[in-house]
Amino acid sequence: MALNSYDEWSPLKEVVVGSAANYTSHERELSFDLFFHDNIAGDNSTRSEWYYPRLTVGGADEGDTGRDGARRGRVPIKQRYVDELVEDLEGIAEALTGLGVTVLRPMDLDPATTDVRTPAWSASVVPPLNIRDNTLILGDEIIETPPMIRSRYFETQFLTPVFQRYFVQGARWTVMPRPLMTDASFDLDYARESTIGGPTEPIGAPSHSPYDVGTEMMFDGAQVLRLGRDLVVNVSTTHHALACDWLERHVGDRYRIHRVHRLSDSHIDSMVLALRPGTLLVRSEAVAEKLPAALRKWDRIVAPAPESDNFPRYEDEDLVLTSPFIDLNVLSAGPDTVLVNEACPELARTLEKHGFTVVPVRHRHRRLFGGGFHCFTLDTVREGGLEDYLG
Ligand SMILES: N[C@@H](Cc1ccc(O)cc1)C(=O)O
Ligand SMILES: NC(=[NH2+])NCCC[C@H](N)C(=O)O
Repeated sequence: MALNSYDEWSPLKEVVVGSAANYTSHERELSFDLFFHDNIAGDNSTRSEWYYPRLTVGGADEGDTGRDGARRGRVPIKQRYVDELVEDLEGIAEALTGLGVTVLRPMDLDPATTDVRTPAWSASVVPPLNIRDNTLILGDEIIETPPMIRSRYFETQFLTPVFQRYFVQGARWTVMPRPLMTDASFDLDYARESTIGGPTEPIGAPSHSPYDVGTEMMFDGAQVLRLGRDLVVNVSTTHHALACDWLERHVGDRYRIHRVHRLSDSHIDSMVLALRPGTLLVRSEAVAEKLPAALRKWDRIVAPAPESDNFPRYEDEDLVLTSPFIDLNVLSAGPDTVLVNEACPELARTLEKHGFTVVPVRHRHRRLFGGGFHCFTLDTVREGGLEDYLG
């Protein structure tokens, strides 16, 4: 089928489901620490100290601490969690197939590949799991976005067979400018403004590189909420602002872009999701204040507050990457059908009360691997078109 994905809810025909094969570790280095640093976690009702276990015990086994006292090096991930994640991903793919959706997969990470390397740096590689992040599908166009984490620099290459196929069938295929991504490329002030903690405080001191060019464009597809011809784009840093300028120049004649200022640190999809025209799923009522006026008129379903016992218990050395709100990161298979984590019966009941059919799917380690069903998928073919839902 030809690439056609303009919104988050219309009947889903084809989807890519991420791969976790050969996930072994996270590398603690400047770009990783900055990305997972949490400044904004919603309003007072959703901010909480129990988000992330404090890093009393560091998991890093190499390099240990940098000169700034920040942890450095590879934090191993237990094989059991990776195996369970691979199993859950199969379950997600099967659930989607069962709904009549064609499921595509990226290439797996080859275990012999250990690092990514550019002229300026190298970092350990991670598999193409949260594939929502590094690609933005806008209608008939694939846009590979400029990564914020070094380990993920070439992640979209695992999707090349998928993208090539859509290209042959007529899709546009664009790669946004790639950052040199030295330490000097990052806006460190953002992380130093404030923090509610997060898995990675404190942020390291930057090193000098012959490739320093100053602040660069960095941005993830997951910062965009797609509503037909309207795009809501979360902009929190100078990196995002540059990328949004690029997006406006590139697609501004086809789409209306609404910038929202610091709705979240980066990704928008654990703050607000569009479930059907006229209905949003939000983390809290306060989200509405930041939304464009036309979208504030839509109904809002506030996700029930997560309880800590929804999650597996982890050890101090297991790095927890997401907030407990990650389960509101659902995937719509259609305007009335939603994939919901089976660990969240309260969310399922809330959605059912609003007339949705809920498909419960198992996904245990979303907090360790940074994503729910929306993050792990890339919806490439849906029925909807370039429509005006806000008019
Ligand atoms: N603070 C970020 C951290 C994060 C981003 C992406 C992830 O996959 C996981 C965590 C969030 O709110 O978006
Ligand atoms: N597309 C994604 N990877 N989204 C993940 C967002 C997770 C968000 N930081 C949270 O903790 O809730």
